[in-house]
Amino acid sequence: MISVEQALEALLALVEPLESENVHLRDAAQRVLARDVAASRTQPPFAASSMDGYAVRRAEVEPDAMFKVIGEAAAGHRFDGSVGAGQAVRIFTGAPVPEGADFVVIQEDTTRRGDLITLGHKIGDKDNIRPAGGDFEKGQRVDAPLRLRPSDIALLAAMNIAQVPVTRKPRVAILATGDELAQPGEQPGPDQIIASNSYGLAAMIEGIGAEVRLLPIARDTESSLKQAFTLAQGADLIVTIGGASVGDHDLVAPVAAEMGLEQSFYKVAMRPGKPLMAGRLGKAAMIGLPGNPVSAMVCGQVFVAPVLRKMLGLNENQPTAQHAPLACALPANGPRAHYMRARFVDDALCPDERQDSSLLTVLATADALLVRPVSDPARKAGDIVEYLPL
Ligand SMILES: Nc1nc2c(c(=O)[nH]1)N[C@H]1C(S)=C(S)[C@@H](COP(=O)(O)OP(=O)(O)OC[C@H]3O[C@@H](n4cnc5c(N)ncnc54)[C@H](O)[C@@H]3O)O[C@H]1N2
Ligand code: MOO
Repeated sequence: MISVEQALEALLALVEPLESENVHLRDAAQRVLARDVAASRTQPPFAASSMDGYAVRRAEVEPDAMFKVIGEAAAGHRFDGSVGAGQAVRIFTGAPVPEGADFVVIQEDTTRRGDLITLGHKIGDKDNIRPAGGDFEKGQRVDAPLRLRPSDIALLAAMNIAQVPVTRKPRVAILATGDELAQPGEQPGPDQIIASNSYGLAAMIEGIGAEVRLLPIARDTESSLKQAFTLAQGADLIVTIGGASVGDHDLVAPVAAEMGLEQSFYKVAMRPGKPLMAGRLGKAAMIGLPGNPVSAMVCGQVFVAPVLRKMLGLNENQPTAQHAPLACALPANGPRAHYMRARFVDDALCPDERQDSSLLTVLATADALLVRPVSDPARKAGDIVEYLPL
């Protein structure tokens, strides 16, 4: 059995970053910027007023000074003339500051009678002008790779980048296997359960930014599995669920081998998730997840997610471990890394007493996977441990 780290390395070696495509800004949220882009304009493109008021010459600003209002500048409509001595231009937020003016007195500090304004007594030093290029200059770059958040989308829009180069979404086919599985919403037979893993994994995988094709459930026969694998054609990554262990009905490995799987590894020293399998099947990478629901979801987070992040061109494709104190003592760990479902009690992590890999209620109410390395010695409350947030 190989270690989690070796498995992750072998998995990452199976895939490369995908090519890029251009999408409209409206479709770019949460996509990964594939190459650096440069602002195609300066923002603001002109010195702009940040307040509603009067544009004047700073040198003339003093208590009780009077100015003649000679025109108006509004957002989108500049004043074409120039502001001379004793003159003011009525100005609104976002309007270009007219030539000659270098100060905006806010309207609350003025009194207006006809064309004349008189300043009040307490005019501060603040000029209320946003300089041209104060936000960004033409040519300023946004560096790739970058997962585009709403604030990035706003910035790209302001830079007038309407078409955004993003990494193509990985196409992932999810293939659940087992005679015992029925789809959510169906009436399961007496010996059946609902296929939960495919739905949890699809949500996880789509959340990372891939496109998911949920294949029909393959039954525990070679022909059904082969047919399902055929339906996975065109996928960049095939994720199978179940049928990975050593039972008579665990057919994923032999059928995949028959279909040309170049196996990279089988079995990882971890709990849950031991019977993990990976390799290349034609043009696709394949990850065979164990069927137990918690095992499938934990392996999704520990292995599938980093693989997808690499395909998306992201640099930080390893899971980022965090640290917290333990809330209780733990016995020494054995020869497999243990990803324990745990909850925060105040700021300390407390693993659930029930760690069976079938318990979705425990996973769903957990805050973190507490990671116990291979042969980790016994720990006492307060010891600092590693965890992956859920
Ligand atoms: N003799 C041994 N038996 C088992 C071993 C072993 O080493 N020796 N390993 C155990 C471990 S650990 C795991 S994990 C499971 C993995 O088995 P498979 O990957 O072959 O999964 P299945 O047998 O198909 O299913 C296991 C369990 O999960 C349920 N399941 C399967 N698919 C789904 C799904 N899509 N949604 C919800 N639940 C699913 C299935 O009904 C089973 O209850 O093997 C142990 N056995
Ligand atoms: O590895 Mo199994 O995933 O322990 O239940």
